[in-house]
Amino acid sequence: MAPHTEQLTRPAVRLRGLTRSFAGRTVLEGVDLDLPAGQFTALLGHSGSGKSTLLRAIAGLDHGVAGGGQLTAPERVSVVFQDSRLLPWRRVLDNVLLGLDGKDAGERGRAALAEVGLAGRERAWPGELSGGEAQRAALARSLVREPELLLADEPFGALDALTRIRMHHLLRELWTRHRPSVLLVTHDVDEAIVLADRVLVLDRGRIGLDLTIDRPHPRSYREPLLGEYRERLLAALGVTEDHR
Ligand SMILES: Nc1ncnc2c1ncn2[C@@H]1O[C@H](COP(=O)(O)OP(=O)(O)OP(=O)(O)O)[C@@H](O)[C@H]1O
Repeated sequence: MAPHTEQLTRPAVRLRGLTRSFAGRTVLEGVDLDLPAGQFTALLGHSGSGKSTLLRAIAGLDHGVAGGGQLTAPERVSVVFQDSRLLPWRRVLDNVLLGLDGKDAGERGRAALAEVGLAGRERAWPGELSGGEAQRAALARSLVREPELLLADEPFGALDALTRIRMHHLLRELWTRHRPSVLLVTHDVDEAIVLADRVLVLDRGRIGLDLTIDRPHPRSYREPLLGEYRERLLAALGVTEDHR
């Protein structure tokens, strides 16, 4: 489906004044964030900067933030994590269908598995899948729920470099076809630039940089024009020549 302009201007997520502390230490300090419907956004930040905390708050998984800000988010939200979180005692298709009902659920599950390249693996056990295949299954489990918002917390962080590149293509392809709003947490600057149309940098409890990546897709890591975005993001992350 082609994106409609009005779809892009209506925020899917609206967050105001989110503050989160753990044991007296403030991790997020009054974060404001709008994610337009259908936008692919990446969230970068150093380890411990609060990326997962922010994602969990948007997902409604953090009960400790109650009263700490205002959040509007869509009804159908799917989350993918670094590990697939497949239940080992259920076959792949049964994992994808977990909690779904309706007489066409099985068919939708199979279609989602085919879409991520796992046709024929429906009856496999999670333990029989490679790391990349398990993450494909996790994406299928998210997709089948037709999320308006897909939250992904370093979904490719545990994969080898070649698998990661293939997964990048897959995620972008799925996004193009289904157009959920995406918030992708990553600490990989290149992953953020190649995949996202907007990159946020979380720094000292706030969104320190909000950068639009105005380049056509598919993007390649080798594209020289992406270098200027990389420089700006590395500078926002405080990575200087001495660190490289
Ligand atoms: N449930 C919790 N209890 C106590 N401290 C927590 C909890 N969750 C997060 N923190 C702390 O909040 C800070 C931010 O953690 P968070 O996991 O959000 O960072 P992150 O940017 O996602 O890091 P990484 O890139 O390493 O995953 C860390 O210092 C962490 O120890």
